[in-house]
Amino acid sequence: MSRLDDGTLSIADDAPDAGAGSRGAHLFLVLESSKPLAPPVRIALEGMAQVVFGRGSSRAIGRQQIGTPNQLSVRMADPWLSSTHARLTYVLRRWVLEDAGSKNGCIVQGVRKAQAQLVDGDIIELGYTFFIFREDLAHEPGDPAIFEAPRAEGGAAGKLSTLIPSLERSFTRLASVAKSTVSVLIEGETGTGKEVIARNLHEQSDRRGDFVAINCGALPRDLVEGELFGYRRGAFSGATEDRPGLLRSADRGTLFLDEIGDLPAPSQAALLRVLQEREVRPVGATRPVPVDLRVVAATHRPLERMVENGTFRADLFARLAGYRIELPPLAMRREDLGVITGTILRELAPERAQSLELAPRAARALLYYPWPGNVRELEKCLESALILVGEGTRIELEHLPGAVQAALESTNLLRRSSEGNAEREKLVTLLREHKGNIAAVARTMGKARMQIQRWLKRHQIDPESFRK
Ligand SMILES: Nc1ncnc2c1ncn2[C@@H]1O[C@H](COP(=O)(O)OP(=O)(O)OP(=O)(O)O)[C@@H](O)[C@H]1O
Repeated sequence: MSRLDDGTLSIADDAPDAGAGSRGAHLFLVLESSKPLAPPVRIALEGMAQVVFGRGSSRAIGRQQIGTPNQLSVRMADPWLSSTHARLTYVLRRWVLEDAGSKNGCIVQGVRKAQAQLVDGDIIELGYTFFIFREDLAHEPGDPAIFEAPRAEGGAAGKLSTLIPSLERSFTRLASVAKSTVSVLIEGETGTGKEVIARNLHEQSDRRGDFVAINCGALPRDLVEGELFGYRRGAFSGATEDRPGLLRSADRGTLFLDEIGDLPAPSQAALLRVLQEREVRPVGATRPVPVDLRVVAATHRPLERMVENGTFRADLFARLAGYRIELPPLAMRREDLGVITGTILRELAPERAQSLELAPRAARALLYYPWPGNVRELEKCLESALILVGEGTRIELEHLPGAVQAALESTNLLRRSSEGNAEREKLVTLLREHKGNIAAVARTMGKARMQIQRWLKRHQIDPESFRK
């Protein structure tokens, strides 16, 4: 990034220390609706007194060298921003956003505000730019104070771009795990990108064999073992020829066992034997065949709980879970919505991605929609939007699926947001008071614990962050 006219330093040449603590407030520049491919940015607020937002000739984020110490300047080439648009100030241990007399105002959780005390997860709109505030995010002291998402490359590697420090660390660790033969268990809801991770592990592994993906839930129950381990001709009626089976086709490659929680009990035992002995015995064969497998398993089911209640073998679980990675649902990593949208647009429309833009209302809908189908649903949503846009370059709200549009019906959003904000602020206040003790919050509010847990999920509040 370039140096600003007023002497502010750029991202590249100014990265003050994030501070000593391992948790702290962060601001994410999630998405510029008029430039959805512009790289999103994470800003650590620790040690800062104030952030000043305004219009600049190009984007530049950095510490102010003159004037107030510990002041950060966020300049965007956004025509809807005023030259000094808003200030975010640390007052009495809270971050307060204040409109600095802007023409187009500041919107927090869908509501125009002259002043707002920010709470964890707040979505802030300044001009056409969307930010998310995180009050208490885990990070490492060595993390850069200002971090710009690396430009997504093509292929599976580009899909490992994230602004979330803990996820970034998990993804970085994958590179070294990939080179080993340790088995990997990937947990996450459907569509969160588990197969993307598995493919990435294979790509980074230098294993020369194939990547073979098996959906354990889709194997016909009575044919599981034949499909997996192969069979000899005549082993059963219909076995008219020798078949090597899926496991052997992954020899010297990577075996991706998707939906491993759906594997029937007898096949769990047989698979365990293969992993222990590193050999496969095809159905009807007298002698086993050696195999060199690297196993990556994935599940959307709570495998550990299945072990506890006896529906999944503990010894197989231990074999599979050499290294575990959990992919959060998209609604829990909204900070990455811009990163992921950029990757998807580049992949779906490589030639015209640079010229695409999102109408602010469309961007707002993407940010508020809960994405039950996770990244896959976002991908489908953008795919259909691009078809509807046709030769055009601007994705309008009307180009998005009805359910996504409904996240925004403006009056609804405004009403819901102000009610929702009150609910959320109350929760945050009580969590602070009770140091994250959900039972105590439930008692004070006269509600069931489960209800509080539902609200925490809805508002994406992590009670852990209050338990310091
Ligand atoms: N970070 C990302 N950026 C862009 N696209 C992504 C990302 N993560 C996942 N995708 C895309 O989302 C879709 C779903 O991903 P994937 O199949 O890996 O999910 P999954 O968790 O394995 O789903 P399931 O549990 O249903 O098998 C794929 O088309 C994938 O390319």
